[in-house]
Amino acid sequence: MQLTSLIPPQVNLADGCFTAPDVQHKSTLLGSLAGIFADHHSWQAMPAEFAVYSVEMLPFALQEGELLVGTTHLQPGKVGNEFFMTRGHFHQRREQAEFYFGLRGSGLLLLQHQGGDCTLEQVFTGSVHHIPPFTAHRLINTGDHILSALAVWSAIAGHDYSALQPQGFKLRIFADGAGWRAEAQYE
Ligand SMILES: O=P(O)(O)OC[C@H]1O[C@H](O)[C@H](O)[C@@H](O)[C@@H]1O
Repeated sequence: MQLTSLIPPQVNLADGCFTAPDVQHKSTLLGSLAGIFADHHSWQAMPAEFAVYSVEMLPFALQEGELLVGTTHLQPGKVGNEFFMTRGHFHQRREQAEFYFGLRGSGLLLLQHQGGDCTLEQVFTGSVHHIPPFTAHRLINTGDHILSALAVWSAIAGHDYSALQPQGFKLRIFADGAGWRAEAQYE
């Protein structure tokens, strides 16, 4: 019997870019993030077509037991004084956890637990983040360079963007000198 070996998909751990036949790409444009940033006027004055972040992922079936892997690339920048961030979400299947791995850039992972408690974790090259069950999550780029984080999550997790509406996440992250400060929006 002749044994052969396959070349698997590859991910460049320096930037999170995948090399594989059917990598899926999705960009999120500034114009689609209505109501996400605090400063509505600044948001409106910015180019709606600007891609704030993009996600690339390997194509796996959305079935029970399967895992997904992908990278989020979040641009540096601000709307008013508030750093660029992902929309953020709970999983539709709340009990499903997720892992993030910081690859490049620097930022924060905002975790908001179902009871309302919030945690901020620093994201940097090599950081490992466990997103527990029942926890909404959002990436925030507080640096000057692109922030890329690899994620591994359950294919059946799904996204629930509406659960935090109309209030949104409790914490907002604003520029403060050369750093950042968190502001609570509600109790
Ligand atoms: O879905 P968003 O909140 O816009 O975040 C963008 C992406 O972030 C991570 O990579 C998640 O694993 C993806 O499932 C998610 O789509």
